[in-house]
Parts: sequence; C-alpha cells; structure tokens
Amino acid sequence: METILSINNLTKNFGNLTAVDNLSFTIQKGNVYGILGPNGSGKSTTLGIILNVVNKTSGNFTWFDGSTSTHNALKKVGAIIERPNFYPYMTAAQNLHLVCKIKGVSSQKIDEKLKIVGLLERKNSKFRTFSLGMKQRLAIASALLNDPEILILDEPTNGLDPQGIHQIREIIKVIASQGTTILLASHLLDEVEKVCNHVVIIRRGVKLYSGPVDQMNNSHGYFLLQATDNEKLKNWLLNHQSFHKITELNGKITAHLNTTVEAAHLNEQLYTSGITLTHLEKKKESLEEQFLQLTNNLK
Ligand SMILES: Nc1ncnc2c1ncn2[C@@H]1O[C@H](COP(=O)(O)OP(=O)(O)OP(=O)(O)O)[C@@H](O)[C@H]1O
Repeated sequence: METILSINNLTKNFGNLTAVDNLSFTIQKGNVYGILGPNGSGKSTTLGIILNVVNKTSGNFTWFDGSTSTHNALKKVGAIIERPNFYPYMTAAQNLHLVCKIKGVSSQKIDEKLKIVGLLERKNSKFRTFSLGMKQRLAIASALLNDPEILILDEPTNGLDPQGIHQIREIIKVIASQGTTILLASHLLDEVEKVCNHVVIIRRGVKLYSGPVDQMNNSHGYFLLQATDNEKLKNWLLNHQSFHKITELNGKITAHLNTTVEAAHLNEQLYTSGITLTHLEKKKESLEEQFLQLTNNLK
C-alpha cells in the first residue's frame, strides 16, 4: 500500500493549551479519511501543520515516501481550509485561469474540473452571483486544477443548506472514486459515516480511535435487568468479569458488557444462581451514542 502521509507524535501548544497532543496516524492512497471531533478538538490545527501554515511544537510528519521536501510535496496536494475566496467581479472561469497562473499549472483542465463540481454551465457567471454551495464547489474545482494526489477539506459542508450539503458529499465521493485520496475534517458523525471509509476521532487534540468507519461501533452492548431481588442480582453482576459498568435507575439495572453474552445464556446462569429475572432486555448503543460517550465522557 502506498503511504500518502505519516503523522508521528505531532504536538502543538498555544501557550498553555495543547491543541494537538502526541497525535499519530497514517494516510494510505485511495482512501477517504475523516478527522472527526467536536469544535476545538484540534482538527484545523492538525491540517494547518501538515500544510505548513501552522508551526508544530514537536513530533513530525512526512509526505509521500519522505524523499521530497514538504514544499515540493504540497504541489501534489489540493486543500481548502478557509472559506472560498475569489474575485467577486470575475467569472468562475476567469478566477480559475488566475489560479492556474498563480500555481503555474496548465489551464487546459478548467472545464473538466468545473464539470466535476457541476459548474460548467455557470463558468461565465460572476463569482459574486454564486450561492455559498456554488462558491464551495468552485473552491473544490480550484483545488483539483493540479490533479492532486490528495484533496484536503476542512468542514466542507459548514453553513450549507441540506441540498448544498448533499451536492458536496456526492462530489467528494466522485473525486474519491476517481482515485484521489481524501482527508476531511468534520465535527459531524453522519458526514464521516456517509463519506469516509477511515476515521481518526480526536478530542482535545488526543486521538481516541482510528480505523475503518465500519468498525467504529465495536460495543458489545448492555443488558437492562430487573430481578425479584435486585441486590442479589447486582452482587452477582459485580462479581462477573463480562460486565464493566453497573448502574441502577428506577429499579432497572443497566449492565454494560465487555464481551459477547447472549440473553438466554445470562438468564440461565442467573436462574442457576437462584436469581429470578422479571425483566431482561439486551441493547446496543447507536454509533451516535458511542461517539458522544467517547468525546464527552472520556479523556
Ligand atoms: N492561533 C491560535 N492561538 C491560540 N489558540 C488557538 C489558535 N488556533 C487554535 N487555537 C486553539 O486550539 C484548539 C484547537 O483548535 P482547532 O481550530 O484546531 O480545532 P477544530 O477541531 O478545528 O475546531 P473547529 O471545528 O471549531 O475549528 C482550540 O482550543 C483553539 O481555541
């Protein structure tokens, strides 16, 4: 597998605040990565460091195989980390011509890139007539002009209406299907679930999880229980290694699982131990509940 970016023990302090805390992860070619975390978790700072616009405090990162300087490597990177900003009185095409001149790339691909983002028909419209969604799509076209190996987007759907959000997500999927690696920062779990296949979850700069999106929900779930003798039931659960968190509310006991336990098996075990259940329900947290637990309660 080809490595696009390696981040190793990256740390960024702003005075006493550690915005990025010993962060490590790797980006492999052809995947769509999400950096997911609540506001202020260090996503933009991380992107700023790898794009050479924010200085790191310690740690390191290497682009591609590490043999080129960051300056040269960034010529193969397309990034949108700020609100799209073009000349308002110039058309979409004129703005992109200017970008080509500044970047020193051919302007032959302007139409092709405008087509990808659905703006070819509007190429001769002035930028100031564009909706926010169209402006964001033009920014994506602009970032694609040099055929980058990787496209980096910071909160690409922020401030857009549902239709605009859908369009951007579909465009990202099309770009990814054509072989471009994607790294996007988002505070939206559903965005990452819909668009990405890999995720790095961070909170206060610390990595909480990294891996495939479809393996994020690795919870074994929990039981909701009630017995004729709840005290006896609680004691039994506390002495059992399959459970790690036991709470009681309104006569119902919640017992979180460390491992897979079937309801019928638990019922049988409890019955053999002289505990008669009046309620037995097996549940699993949704991905959203797990994400909130991970980002709110843990450190
Ligand atoms: N230039 C700066 N000076 C001081 N503190 C900063 C600076 N830039 C970021 N921070 C702080 O670093 C932390 C991480 O901010 P960052 O913008 O990277 O988070 P984020 O996850 O991208 O959040 P958001 O989605 O709100 O942009 C925050 O507490 C923020 O206030």
